[in-house]
Amino acid sequence: MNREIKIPSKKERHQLFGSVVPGLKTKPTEKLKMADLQNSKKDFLFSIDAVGISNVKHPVILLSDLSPNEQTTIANFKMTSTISYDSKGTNMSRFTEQLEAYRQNGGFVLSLNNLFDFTKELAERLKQNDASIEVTFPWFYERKGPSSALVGLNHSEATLAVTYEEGQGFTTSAKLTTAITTLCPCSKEISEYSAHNQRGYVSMEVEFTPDYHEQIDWKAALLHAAETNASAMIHPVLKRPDEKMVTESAYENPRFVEDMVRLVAADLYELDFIQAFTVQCRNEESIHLHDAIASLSYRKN
Ligand SMILES: Nc1nc2c(ncn2[C@@H]2O[C@H](COP(=O)(O)OP(=O)(O)OP(=O)(O)O)[C@@H](O)[C@H]2O)c(=O)[nH]1
Repeated sequence: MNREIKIPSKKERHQLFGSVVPGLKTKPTEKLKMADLQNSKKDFLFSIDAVGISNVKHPVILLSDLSPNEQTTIANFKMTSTISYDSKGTNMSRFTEQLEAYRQNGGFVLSLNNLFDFTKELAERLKQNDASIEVTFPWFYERKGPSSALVGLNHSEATLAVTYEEGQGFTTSAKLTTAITTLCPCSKEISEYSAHNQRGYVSMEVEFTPDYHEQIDWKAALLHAAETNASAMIHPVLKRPDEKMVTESAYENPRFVEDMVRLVAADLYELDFIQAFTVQCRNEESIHLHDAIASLSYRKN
């Protein structure tokens, strides 16, 4: 049986747990009279390549060629700028202030043009010559069972990164990591029956050509490159006829990690809006505790 308790008032409870009466306060409470340490100017020895905030979760609006064509997703923001050797610190509050300005102006639409505007305005707000932003988010899209056509939602992890430098303009990169099935060609070759297969993760990091425009959905193009080269695609809803097709597709299209990165690279090579790319594949091996990995990078002339 529980002990009967006489709960003291909230103030008494706080005192019981260590709260004390505020002491004499002598420091200014008005912003203009407060010390502004971060804006001190002195020789602080080194310039800093990147200072700012990371792991900022924020809702964003995402447009997509695949259904749903518009979605709200939760992005993870990293925002930085350089600071010179003669500045003590950055103005941390201005990063989230800038994010809030976009939220209040109809929501943060995660387009490249919007990121360009955001990054340039961020540099201006920070009174720096440059700013960088990296946004990582799950992108959701419908996927149909190959026979039943039953629909469910899949997702891949996407990242967009933009750097603005006064006088230089913008540099951009994008990354997509998507899950696939791979079936081991060696296992298929040597075994009387079956072959081990596993969930693999294909990551594609790309640099766009200068004339890239967002009429082409880069996410959908990269997803296509990864999935159409896999042993089989991953599906949220599968009935028996679907499962039979997916299983047989994997057996008909065996892939090593090396095969995956080379085949995906060939697709990215053919995409005119991509200037350079790195492809990685990581197979979570079902017959080992370790993963099998491969990666390659290529820059087009
Ligand atoms: N530069 C810097 N600031 C930090 C850090 N950690 C916390 N902060 C705090 O971030 C707070 C807000 O920074 P600021 O944006 O410079 O605040 P402010 O000077 O009132 O804002 P402005 O009016 O925009 O100049 C400061 O009170 C800092 O103490 C840090 O590692 N570096």
